[in-house]
Amino acid sequence: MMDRFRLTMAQLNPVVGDFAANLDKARAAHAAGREAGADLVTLPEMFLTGYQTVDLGRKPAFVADAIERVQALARELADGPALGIGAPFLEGTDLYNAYWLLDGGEVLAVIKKQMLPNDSVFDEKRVYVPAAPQGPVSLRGWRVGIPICEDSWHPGPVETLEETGAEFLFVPNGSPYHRAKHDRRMNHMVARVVESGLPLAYLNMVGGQDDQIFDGCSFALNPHGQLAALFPSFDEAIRTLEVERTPDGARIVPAEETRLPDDTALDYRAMVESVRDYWAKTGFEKALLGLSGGIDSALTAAVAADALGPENVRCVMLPSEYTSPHSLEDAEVCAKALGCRYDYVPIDAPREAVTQTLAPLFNGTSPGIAEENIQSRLRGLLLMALSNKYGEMLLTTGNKSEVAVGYATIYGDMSGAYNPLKDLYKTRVFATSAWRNANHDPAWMRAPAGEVIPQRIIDKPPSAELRPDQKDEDSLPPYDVLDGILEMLIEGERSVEDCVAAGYDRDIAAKVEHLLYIAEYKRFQSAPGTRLTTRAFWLDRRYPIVNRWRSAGNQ
Ligand SMILES: Nc1ncnc2c1ncn2[C@@H]1O[C@H](COP(=O)(O)OP(=O)(O)OC[C@H]2O[C@@H]([n+]3cccc(C(=O)O)c3)[C@H](O)[C@@H]2O)[C@@H](O)[C@H]1O
Ligand SMILES: Nc1ncnc2c1ncn2[C@@H]1O[C@H](COP(=O)(O)OP(=O)(O)OP(=O)(O)O)[C@@H](O)[C@H]1O
Ligand SMILES: NC(=O)CC[C@H](N)C(=O)O
Repeated sequence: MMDRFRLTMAQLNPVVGDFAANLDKARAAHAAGREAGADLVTLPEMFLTGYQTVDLGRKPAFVADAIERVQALARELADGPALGIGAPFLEGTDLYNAYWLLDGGEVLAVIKKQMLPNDSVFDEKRVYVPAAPQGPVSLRGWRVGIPICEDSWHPGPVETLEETGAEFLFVPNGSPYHRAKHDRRMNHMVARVVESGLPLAYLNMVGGQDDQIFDGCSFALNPHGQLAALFPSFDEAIRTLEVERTPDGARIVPAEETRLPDDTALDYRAMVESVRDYWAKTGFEKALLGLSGGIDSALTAAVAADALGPENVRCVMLPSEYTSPHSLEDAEVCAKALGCRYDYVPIDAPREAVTQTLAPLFNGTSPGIAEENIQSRLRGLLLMALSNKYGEMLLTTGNKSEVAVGYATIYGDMSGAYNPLKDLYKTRVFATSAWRNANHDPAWMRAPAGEVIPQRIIDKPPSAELRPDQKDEDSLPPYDVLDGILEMLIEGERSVEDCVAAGYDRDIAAKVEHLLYIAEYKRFQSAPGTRLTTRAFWLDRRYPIVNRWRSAGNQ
């Protein structure tokens, strides 16, 4: 019996529905594992199909195609290490989220997921059937316990594996990023190794899928919770771990550890990678955005230039009569510092044409929001014309504070394909911009280092510049107050009364709650964006559009 087991873990980036490309990555990982003398090469949860497939994963032809391909892969990989790959499994009409072990030209085992996550961004109970408890798999003289992702977040499945003789645990995951997620995973996994006394290797995927971004950060733990390996965040990596038998049981030989960046750095990277993958995986190379001289569009431009390369990002200033000279200067300096193309497209003439066209209908009314929003909608129209002409996908720029209270124009500045700032509160937009000016990693940032967001943009009071001397604070509470209340209402699901108890003004908190609820229709029609928190708009927080309930009582 061998006293050493070599486990190659492939932290890779699949594409949902691209079986051929995912299989090519699986073959390359298998070859790398063979080179490293591996006994088992592992890929993440549902790697063959990509993750999450949502309702696509329920389509019979999709399931049949995936199963045929994994069976063909088993026949193809007759030599070398065993291969573990996540793919669906069908038993009669019961569909499982499964992990296939292929060895010696055959399917050695199919492990089925028991605990189906059904909260936050997950709806797995809609798609899969939960499996019964299972024991470990015998592979190359070792007893390997394989709980699939959520299975390892609960004590039961690992307890069964330990009681039925597992020597170590390998956990394949599709675990999407949110702030502080690594600590959360670590807490669950440390609990499992302490309870079971077994070492554990945790493999996550990387890459963006719509709103979700998988951050990798795979790791290994020994029984008392000592870290034995930590893979990089967000980068693909294939590394081999050694498990050895000792008088005290199996242990993972300590291997390379990568330093984990701080929250601001991880959030920024999450936004960059989700833009990069959204573009690449939908077949686009180029992007454009309206660059106003304000901080939201400046940070969005930096994210896009880092993700796609500055040569692929067009920044367009579309001034109106209310655009200040410093906005014009700041936008140009920002675009130049990022190395992006800068276009100048005044909207006065089309605005005048629209005003004249509407004059007979608007006759006798006073100018207000309708007239102001025409500027925003003309910008959307002109930016989408450029998008159609040059195949550049439009970025939209609203931060989480604005998206929460509906401080944006529907079919205007809300036009766009993807919004990297959608889950980033305005107070964090300032901090993240300052962070980007002070930090640069050429390994994944394609725009230059240095002050790419002019300090004046960070320092000045935010303004939509839709009327003379407009400031965001004319309509909204100061952003530190607004964000504090929003975090309580959204992340904390607290009431106006709770906000008052925390020191906020009752009228302001009630107004913010009202704005949050009446803006649901805008969010329903808004672009997807990078998920950074556990309460991102769309899947984490699903509210009705028509809703008259207010926590402080209905008016
Ligand atoms: N429940 C509902 N379901 C479906 N649609 C609903 C609706 N309630 C209103 N609506 C529709 O929505 C319209 C009102 O929404 P909308 O047209 O967006 O207009 P509105 O929200 O009134 O105005 C946009 C606000 O965003 C601010 N802002 C901030 C930052 C940047 C920008 C910018 O544009 O650059 C704008 C701007 O100063 C203003 O306060 C109504 O006229 C109605 O058609
Ligand atoms: N003059 C402009 N030229 C180009 N785009 C504009 C202009 N004004 C507004 N926009 C677009 O509309 C978006 C919404 O404007 P908004 O004022 O909310 O954001 P911002 O100007 O980037 O930041 P801030 O709110 O801090 O001023 C901008 O991010 C930008 O994409
Ligand atoms: N794919 C899963 O089972 C993921 C659920 C798990 N709780 C996570 O987010 O890591």
